[in-house]
Amino acid sequence: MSNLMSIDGGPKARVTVIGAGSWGTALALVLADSGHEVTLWAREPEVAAHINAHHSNPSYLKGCSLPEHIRASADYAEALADAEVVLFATPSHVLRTVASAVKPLLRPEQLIISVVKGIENDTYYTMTQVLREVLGGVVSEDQISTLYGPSHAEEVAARKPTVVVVASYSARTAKTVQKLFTSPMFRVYINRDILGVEVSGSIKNIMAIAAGVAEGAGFGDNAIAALVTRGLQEMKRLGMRLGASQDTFAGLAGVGDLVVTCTSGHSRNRTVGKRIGQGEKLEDIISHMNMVAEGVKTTRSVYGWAQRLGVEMPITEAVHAVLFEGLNPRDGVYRLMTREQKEEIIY
Ligand SMILES: NC(=O)c1ccc[n+]([C@@H]2O[C@H](COP(=O)([O-])OP(=O)(O)OC[C@H]3O[C@@H](n4cnc5c(N)ncnc54)[C@H](O)[C@@H]3O)[C@@H](O)[C@H]2O)c1
Ligand SMILES: O=P(O)(O)OC[C@H](O)CO
Repeated sequence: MSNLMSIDGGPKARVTVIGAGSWGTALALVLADSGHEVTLWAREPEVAAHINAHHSNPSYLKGCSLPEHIRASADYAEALADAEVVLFATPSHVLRTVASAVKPLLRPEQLIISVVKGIENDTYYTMTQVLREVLGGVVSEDQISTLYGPSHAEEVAARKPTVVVVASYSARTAKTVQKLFTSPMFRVYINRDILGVEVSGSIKNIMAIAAGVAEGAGFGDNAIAALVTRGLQEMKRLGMRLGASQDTFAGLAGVGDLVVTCTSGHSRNRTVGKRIGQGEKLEDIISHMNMVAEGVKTTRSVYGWAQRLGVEMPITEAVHAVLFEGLNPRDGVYRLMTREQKEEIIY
């Protein structure tokens, strides 16, 4: 277990954020505002150089000034040299590769935090499960936690009130991470159900694509409300089949993140869906985006996972058909509307 005296006994910790995208940068700002020493690892050397010279990251977080004591580096060894806490903020499909690359530089006493939302293709692992597997032998699972919830980077960076959850394999680690992040504009609850937090906070991106498609296709608020509500049932059905707690789906990583992602203009997943609903092709949208819309890859994972487990996930199936099987978005909605008649709650 960590002996993070700088967190437990004093105001400052040394945190390295791996990934200087919009979320990694916004969280670096939250931590730096609280006086922690933050180093941002950026994949692109020019992004690191810009952060050091201009204290901003316009490639990923436009219009935001960063505290001057945030340092950036494109070199893993330099970025991780003194870290007590290592926070992964990469896209989900590269987390395994990035974690493998930094593993030789990690130490057993470091705390590891994932803020990555997604389910790995083929393994159907959550992101802390990926970290547990890759970092095993160096870092114990008790050192690993995840921070999820309704939290668009743009609002966090503007220091607008945001409330999230931390979940960990260890109650003590969760408490330490809660303390690390808590500030007047960033409130952190603890949730003991790490699987439920990661499953719900990842599947909501599929529902956000669906909500975007509905909007882009010209449907109204009734359709969005229906997708949010039935999407929540779907998230719950898969999550509870896997052993997650029902209450988690009513919490911040569940309905909280589902609502914000399905309705916010900041959401990349909703935006991808909206453009598809307006007739654009997925490949054209993705090839011109420098930011990640996790729901696209997570749709593949969750579709396969649900099939394997025999869990009914009609919205996920419809999104999969629209994204990858060439189904017209309007036909996708028609398919959902004309399913066999059902009871709302299956007991
Ligand atoms: N942006 C948000 O508001 C937000 C909020 C909560 C959670 N998240 C989650 O955080 C994670 C990161 O999202 P983001 O918004 O910061 O992404 P982003 O699209 O803004 O940035 C992606 C980052 O990953 C890096 N990257 C891309 N390919 C890489 C590779 N092969 N190896 C290493 N790094 C690579 C990019 O250089 C960039 O720094 C995602 O899982 C996302 O769902 C994002
Ligand atoms: O912009 P999105 O769609 O990736 O959503 C970002 C966050 O997950 C919202 O909580």
